[in-house]
Parts: sequence; structure tokens; C-alpha cells
Amino acid sequence: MTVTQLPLVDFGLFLHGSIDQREQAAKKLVDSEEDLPGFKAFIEQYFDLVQDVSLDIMRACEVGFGMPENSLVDRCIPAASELRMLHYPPVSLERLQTGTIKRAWPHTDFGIITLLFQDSLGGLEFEDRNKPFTFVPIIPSDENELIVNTSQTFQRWTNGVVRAGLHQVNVPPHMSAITEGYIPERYSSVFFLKAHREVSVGPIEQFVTEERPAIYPSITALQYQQEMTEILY
Ligand SMILES: O=C(O)CCC(=O)C(=O)O
Ligand SMILES: [Fe+2]
Repeated sequence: MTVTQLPLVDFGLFLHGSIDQREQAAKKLVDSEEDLPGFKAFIEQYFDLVQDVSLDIMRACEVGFGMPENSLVDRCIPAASELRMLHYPPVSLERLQTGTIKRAWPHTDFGIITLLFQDSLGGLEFEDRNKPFTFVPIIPSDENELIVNTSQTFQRWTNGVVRAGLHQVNVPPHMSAITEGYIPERYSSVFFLKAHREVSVGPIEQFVTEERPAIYPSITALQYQQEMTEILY
């Protein structure tokens, strides 16, 4: 397997780390052959593997939508995807109960799809679309379980036909009745499949009809990424 592009590795403390701290931590890990021999090679191989898996999912979506072969896949090459390795430090339940902090607030991701592994603690929750703003925990059953989440670019390409999944990271379900003490640290690995930077993230022709006119503008993936990064960070 060839390494085509150096992945972005965000190894920051999700709750307390500033953007600078996160970037420094990521750089340190990427450069740290001495401290963590083999880590960089492992991460690059892992990046290529999840990129390949996500392109297979794109191929399946092309078949599902009756789209010409490679019409989605070609929009993802060369890869502009991102890999994020997250560490959530232990956090006190009292602090969480104030309602001012959360492990991750409800959001949708802005790539095409997200491939996510969570550890055995759990905490990831998705919105139940039948009951807006109520969330259903994704109970970890197996550390090898891959969670696939649709994201904003897919919603835009399909002109709103496929909707991005709203999700958050909350107190793990088995601890929800506990009011004192700490919830343990948590790790997750999150891969965001992103479109090639020059590709439009506006609706693909097939999803635009007279009854369903384009509801999103045709801007490039790079412009969209920059807009979203400014809003979020
Ligand atoms: O840590 C998780 O399970 C979710 C992280 C997440 O939603 C994100 O990084 O966008
Ligand atoms: Fe997310």
C-alpha cells in the first residue's frame, strides 16, 4: 500500500486543549519516531486503509443511487481526508451536570462520510430523527466495530436526499444514573472522508430536478472547508 498524502493527526485533549496545543501535540506525535517508534508508519498505513474502505462505501453508494461508476469515487481523489485520534480526559460528573461542558456538543461532520472507532467506554450518541434533538447511545459491542456516519458534503451532493447525522459525545449510558465522581478517559479514532479540494460540494446533477431545485450553492470543497473551519474554530 502506498502512502499518498500525510494525514492530519489531531491528538489534542478534546476538552481542554487549545488549537495551538492540539497542533503541537499532533506535530510531536507525527515527528516522534524516537518516543513512539513505528507510530507514524502505523498511522499512515491506517489512513490508507480507512481511505480505501471509505471509497468502497462510495462505490456501494454509486450502485445504490444508480450513478455512473466512479462518479463519487473520482470526486475523492486525490484524498483530502483527515484522521483525528481523540483522547478525552477524565471529567467530573458534577462539571458535566452544570450543562456548560460536554465531551462533544451536538454537531454534524462536514466531510462526505465519517468512519469512527470508539473504545469500550462508549458515549457516542446519534439523533433519533423521529424525535428531533433526542439522542440514542451507540453502545460499544466490540472494539472492532466501525461506525459509519453520513456528513454534510454527502447531504450537499445529494441535494438533501441523504441527511448528515447529528451526533454528540455524552456520559456513557451505563453511568447515566451516577451523579458523583469522574467518568474515565475515553479514546476514539475518527476518519473524515473529504472530497478532492477542487471538486464542487454543490448538488450533483442527478439530484437536481424541477421539483427539487438545488438547495446548496456550488462552491469548491476547499472553500467549504475554509468556511466551516472559520465558523467552528
Ligand atoms: O469521539 C467520538 O466518538 C466522536 C468525535 C466526533 O464526533 C468528531 O470528531 O467529529
Ligand atoms: Fe463528529
